[in-house]
Amino acid sequence: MPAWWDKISGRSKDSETKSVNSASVKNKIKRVKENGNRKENIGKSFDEVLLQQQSRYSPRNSREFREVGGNSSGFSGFDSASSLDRGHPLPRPLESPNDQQGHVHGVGSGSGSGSVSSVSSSGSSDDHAPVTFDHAPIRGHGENRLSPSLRSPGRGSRCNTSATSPLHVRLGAINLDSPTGKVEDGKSECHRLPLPPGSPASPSALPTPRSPCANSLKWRKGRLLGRGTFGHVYLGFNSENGQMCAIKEVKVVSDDQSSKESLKQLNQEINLLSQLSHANIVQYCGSDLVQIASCSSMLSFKGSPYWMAPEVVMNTNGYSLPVDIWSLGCTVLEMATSRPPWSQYEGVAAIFKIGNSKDTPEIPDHLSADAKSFIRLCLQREPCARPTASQLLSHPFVRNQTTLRATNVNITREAFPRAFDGSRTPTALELQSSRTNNSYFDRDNSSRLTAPRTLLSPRDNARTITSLPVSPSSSPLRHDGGPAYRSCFLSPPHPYYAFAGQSSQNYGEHSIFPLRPNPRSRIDPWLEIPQFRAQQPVRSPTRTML
Ligand SMILES: Nc1ncnc2c1ncn2[C@@H]1O[C@H](COP(=O)(O)OP(=O)(O)OP(=O)(O)O)[C@@H](O)[C@H]1O
Repeated sequence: MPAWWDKISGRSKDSETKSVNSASVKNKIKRVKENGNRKENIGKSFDEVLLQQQSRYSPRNSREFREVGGNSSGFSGFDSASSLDRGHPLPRPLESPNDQQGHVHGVGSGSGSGSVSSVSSSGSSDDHAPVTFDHAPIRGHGENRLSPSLRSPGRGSRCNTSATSPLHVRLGAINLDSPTGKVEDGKSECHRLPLPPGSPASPSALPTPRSPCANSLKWRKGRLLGRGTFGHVYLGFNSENGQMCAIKEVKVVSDDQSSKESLKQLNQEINLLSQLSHANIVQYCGSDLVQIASCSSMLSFKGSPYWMAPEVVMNTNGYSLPVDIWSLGCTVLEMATSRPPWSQYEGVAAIFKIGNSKDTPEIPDHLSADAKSFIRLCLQREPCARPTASQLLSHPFVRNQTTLRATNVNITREAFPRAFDGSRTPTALELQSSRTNNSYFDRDNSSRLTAPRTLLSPRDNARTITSLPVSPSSSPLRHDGGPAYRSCFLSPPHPYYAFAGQSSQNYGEHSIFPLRPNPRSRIDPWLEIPQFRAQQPVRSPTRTML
């Protein structure tokens, strides 16, 4: 059975009665009553509604409802035929980088029941990411079939599909005697499900992206019903009308090959299901794709204070990827100064400063114009003003690093003179090994300083070496000569020492400040003016998760 295929297919006697007597007064009265019940549900919690429904309906219906969790039955206690919304086929994953972490939700509904299966796709690892659902109208079933001539203008572009798509009912029973297909109150309408994406008859294969917020407010994800190959199926609850459904959520990443394959198969199944209408087949309602990287906002207040973006602290409208750009700016600044921004403030004071002031972190003058520009771009209070990661990759501060790699090899040779055999640079493994043996810093045991003679290609060397300057713990201000300095896992020394012609033997001595400028330091992208000022060692702020 395909993954998109819903499991609920049973109909209660009530639903069968409605199908046979769709135009009867009795049926209309029942629908009005059930709609009234849904209104009662509005504003109630999910569990409250479940309890209410289970106690209200007959023992048979209550049992059937509970069996939904047992993967075998339908939502007989709920009349899906009065579903208010409509669905649409699963859209294609968007290609923009911002869409790489989106959710795709497909929603289906069981005929004669409140079952909805949904598909979602996402690159997010967060199973509780905001979920949006586009709930399709429930298709008429049994004798209550629609005339092909019945149409409604629909709501929005996705609804404007050709006449070849299946027809569905909105708001209650269809009056088959009416040429318009509308019920007497004039509020109900029928419309067609949109065609699958890519269909030649569909004028708009890709639906207009929508804000997930409205839908996610309407649809609430309930407990997990089961897991399939492609995704998880949850109980769904429409907080506006009280309707229950089954929602399948599938996560995909747009640039992931297996996700693309999953999405392709899901679209095929959606295509098939959207054309099926049978009393024993759970009805597909629709699907939705949800934009996580670009649209969703996180609301949790988590982070390490000094690196937290203002919007995380303020946390009014949520936040998204730009918070990482802010943190990157903080980290780069920390690499240059050995301290993150606002480190002069204690935790809560720093958070207050970040969130409530209009200040931006101070950027030292001695940094190069490129470095200053890079940091300034990252540390803009307005999230939208910050560049994306890919834009930053084109920044001269990053681009110029590439040309410096070869030079860095030489710099590192000077920084690690005792670990070199004269012809090559040490590997990361060698460096760690020598540190693990505590021999690299052991001035009294020079016989243990010889590194293994495993040769690396120049490219490997460059990759290894260029990673060295980024370690914050290699900062001169962090080497206090104490026991921690001699621990096994310290980062390699900062190349600034090499600029000043210092050897590793001097690392533990603060007397090396101020460092003597070295002409070679001009090539460093960090520094505009190769001047070093003596600084007092400071205690580095601790990164604490709130
Ligand atoms: N409409 C539904 N009502 C109640 N439970 C459902 C419904 N649809 C699916 N489930 C539950 O969710 C589970 C997963 O369903 P899904 O359709 O994703 O996968 P599957 O068809 O069981 O397996 P596969 O994806 O490998 O074909 C089912 O086994 C079932 O337990």
